[in-house]
Amino acid sequence: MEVKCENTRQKEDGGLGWGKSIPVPSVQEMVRKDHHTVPKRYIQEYENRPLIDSLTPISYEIPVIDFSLLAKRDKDEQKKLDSACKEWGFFQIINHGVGEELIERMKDREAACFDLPLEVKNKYAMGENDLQGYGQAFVVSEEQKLDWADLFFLMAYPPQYRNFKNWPLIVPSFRETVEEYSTEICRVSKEILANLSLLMKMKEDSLKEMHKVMRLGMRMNYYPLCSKPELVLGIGPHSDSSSITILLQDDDITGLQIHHQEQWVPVKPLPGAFVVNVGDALQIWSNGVYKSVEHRAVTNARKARMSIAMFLMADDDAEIGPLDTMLCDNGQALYKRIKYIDYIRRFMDRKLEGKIIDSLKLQGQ
Ligand SMILES: O=C(O)CCC(=O)C(=O)O
Ligand SMILES: [Fe+2]
Repeated sequence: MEVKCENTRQKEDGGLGWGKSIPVPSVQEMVRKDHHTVPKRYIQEYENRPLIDSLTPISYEIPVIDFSLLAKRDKDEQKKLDSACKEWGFFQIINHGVGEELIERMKDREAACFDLPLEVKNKYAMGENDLQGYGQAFVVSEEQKLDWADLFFLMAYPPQYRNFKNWPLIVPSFRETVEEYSTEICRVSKEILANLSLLMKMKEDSLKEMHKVMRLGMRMNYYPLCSKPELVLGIGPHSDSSSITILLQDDDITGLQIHHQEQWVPVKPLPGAFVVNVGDALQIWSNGVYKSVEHRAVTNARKARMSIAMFLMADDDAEIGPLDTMLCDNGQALYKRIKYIDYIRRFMDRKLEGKIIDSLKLQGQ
């Protein structure tokens, strides 16, 4: 049975100019009406299906970093950060100072956004040529496989970048909560950038210089339960186009998996912690030393899962290219240089799949 639940689009946009995505049905609505059927467009090709029941060795756990020690520039903790970015591209941070109450409030407001009736959510749908608002991203053809998820993408920081036209302001205190939350994520991000700059043998504020406005794109993900989780993906394998991403996930459901040593390793939530990952821009600046690792999200048959990804993005005109301090011993750069805005456009205008960063590798690498 085909259930029709199209996201209607707003006509005017005044958008980011990053690209667009073909409108698709709301999965949440589809599942609300019929939670047994998994339409063909969502069924992954055999080789991409998640093997839900195949156990990955439990010994694989991503590193945990104590943020309060990084804030004191603790050398041992910096070393842990360095190897986490080299070997995993992912780590969790604890003692980050973001209040538990604020985190719970943010999760609760996210849930309230997705709880709105479809016709209300559609008032905030992505514009025809824009990626801000309610809908789905990276859908470029009617044939491609779709993610088992709905999302809101909003520019959350700095304040002048907020385009309230696409914000579900009907949700009480949503705006205030995002304002508070994004200010905190900005603080945490600055501290991580400072530590990374030192590790990359630069001045503490060197990476910050590429982020004059500390732009944060916020993607709220909603993965409805799925009666056949072994056939679908909540979000397909991809790396992030950000400098770093700070992810908040549900405490009680494992969904995120990262590609590590040829396996998909689940990231077990650590209550109160954030998952941080290296994005493509940092991989390029570090000349490939820090890894922007592919990750994906799987679904389950019991419960919907939510997450909030905050993407720290370089300034549009920032140069993304290997930094002088990170060149190979023979002075070699492994990637071409590109302006960040050109990278983002290249990234957004395609199916989210694998690592677009590879297209910037210099010949012979
Ligand atoms: O929901 C997750 O765990 C992953 C989300 C993600 O990778 C993204 O939004 O880029
Ligand atoms: Fe991601």
